[in-house]
Amino acid sequence: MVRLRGFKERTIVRDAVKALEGVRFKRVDSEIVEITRACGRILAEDIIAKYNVPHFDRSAVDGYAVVAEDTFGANLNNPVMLKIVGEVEMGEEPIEMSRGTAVRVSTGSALPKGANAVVMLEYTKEVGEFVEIYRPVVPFENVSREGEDIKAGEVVLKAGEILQPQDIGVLASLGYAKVKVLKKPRVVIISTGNELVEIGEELEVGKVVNSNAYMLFCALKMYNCEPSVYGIVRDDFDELKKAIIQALSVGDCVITTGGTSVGKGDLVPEVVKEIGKIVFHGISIKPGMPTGLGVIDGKPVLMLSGFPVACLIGFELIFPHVLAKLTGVRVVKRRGEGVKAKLKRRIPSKAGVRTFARVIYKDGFAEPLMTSGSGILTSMVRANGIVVVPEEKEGFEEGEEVNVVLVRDLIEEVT
Ligand SMILES: Nc1nc2c(c(=O)[nH]1)N[C@H]1C(S)=C(S)[C@@H](COP(=O)(O)OP(=O)(O)OC[C@H]3O[C@@H](n4cnc5c(N)ncnc54)[C@H](O)[C@@H]3O)O[C@H]1N2
Ligand code: MOO
Repeated sequence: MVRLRGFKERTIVRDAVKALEGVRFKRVDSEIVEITRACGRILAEDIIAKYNVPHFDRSAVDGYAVVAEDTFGANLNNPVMLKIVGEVEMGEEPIEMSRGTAVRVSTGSALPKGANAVVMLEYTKEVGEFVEIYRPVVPFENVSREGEDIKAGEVVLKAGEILQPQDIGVLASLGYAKVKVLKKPRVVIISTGNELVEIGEELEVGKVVNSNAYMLFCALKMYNCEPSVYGIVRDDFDELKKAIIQALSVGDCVITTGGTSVGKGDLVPEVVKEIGKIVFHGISIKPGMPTGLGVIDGKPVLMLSGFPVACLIGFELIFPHVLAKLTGVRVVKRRGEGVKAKLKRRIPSKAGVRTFARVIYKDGFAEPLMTSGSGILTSMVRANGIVVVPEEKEGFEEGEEVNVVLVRDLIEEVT
């Protein structure tokens, strides 16, 4: 069959993406927002710790603050007796103590001046004004030391990171109420077609409800964009041109649906060609063949098919690349996804306890972080994944293949 009209050439996906990557788009600006609005947003500044976290030595357990040297040699038969000289309540300033004494402390309370370790409650017994210690501790055992989590001056988060809940926690603990992030890309959705009606309007034969706009609105929200619905535009060259120009004046990107094929009403690519440049139009995919991309004044215009399935498939295929160019950040893998990795070191764990080991995943390898306390939030910022050791296993060996669940999006810088 001779093909007289229509798509002469269709670009294969790889070439379409390559063509897209060769185009320069205007990047979105940054803005300062409250940290409660920053989750999932792209950080636009390096975050430097203004002070140590914790900013004082504190007890990591409930028990008795002691001078570690006093407890040496203590055991069940030969407990060490220490005089209780007071208590540090949570949030209180620490008291002072000397050798031969002990002070009651809780998890998180400040370590008394003069103490250098804490004995867990389980290894002690109060006898009148004294406490019997049944187990020795080494200096700084059960103590979270000042600056153990974050040291003043340290770069804790780098510009370009996609902010995760743990990052927001770290920002708060460092005293940041606001943070500089990239603006959400504003994307204007234009629905084209003489047959379209809005939700609630009368559905005569031949008419179709404009469902694409609402579908794309939802999809754009999921990509952390700021979508807006322009509305329905008739298949008229001048009206389409006016709509696209107006949408571009408020948006960082425009998405059109319908009118991308070769029929007489399919005018969208013609309009884009007149006021800008076509990057590609017609991809070797099914559904979604008539998907196209144009650029007008440095802003992308994504042309999607009117058929809802073709529309969504074209969107999911091309929009992430457009977004990466608009923000300078490409998401390679999303938080919550699993990746296979070889362990760089063994992960120890206790049988019967499901253990969540924090790891740094890179290029097929997972490096477990050497960290103890569940109070060390930066361990969830330095790590990008978690390896779950099930109850029935006692750790994983070095070199073993494990599943890493990502706790942050894996990203790549885009030029
Ligand atoms: N002769 C040819 N005809 C067609 C070709 C071709 O190569 N040669 N390609 C076909 C393919 S593949 C597709 S996909 C469609 C693409 O059509 P358009 O993108 O031009 O879309 P429309 O014709 O405007 O609409 C198609 C269909 O979708 C409905 N629609 C449109 N907008 C919406 C909306 N906002 N919400 C819900 N539904 C919508 C519209 O009513 C039509 O039924 O072309 C083939 N034809
Ligand atoms: O290929 Mo169309 O792209 O049939 O939906």
